[in-house]
Amino acid sequence: MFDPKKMTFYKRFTKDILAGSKTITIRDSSESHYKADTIVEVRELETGRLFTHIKINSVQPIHFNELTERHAKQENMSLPMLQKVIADIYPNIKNLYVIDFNLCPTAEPEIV
Ligand SMILES: CC(=O)Nc1ccn([C@@H]2O[C@H](CO)[C@@H](O)[C@H]2O)c(=O)n1
Repeated sequence: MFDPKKMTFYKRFTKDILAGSKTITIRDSSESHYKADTIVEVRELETGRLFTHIKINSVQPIHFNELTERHAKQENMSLPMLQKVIADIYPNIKNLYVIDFNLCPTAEPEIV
């Protein structure tokens, strides 16, 4: 079941997220129910490893055809690359959500 305090990413994005070069993610409606100003635990999908926390800044609906270079930049990719990644993960889904986040390292259990 969807848990608004948890999110997973494919392992191949871990490095960009921790470097702060990936600051949005684009999800379908089933994963759109995150709330601004909440802190979310972030794990790798393949390994289950908890690798950071993020703070949700905003969740905004977007149509696949409205994706721009600006979104791609926030994903640390080119626009054609982003379109391909999304088409692979969400084939035939056009109504999506941009989830904007900040790294929130102070929430790490090692530090707190
Ligand atoms: C693991 C899981 O449950 N789902 C997803 C869904 C999406 N994404 C990434 O968000 C961006 C836009 O979709 C791209 O960078 C995607 O690769 C992800 O890492 N994991």
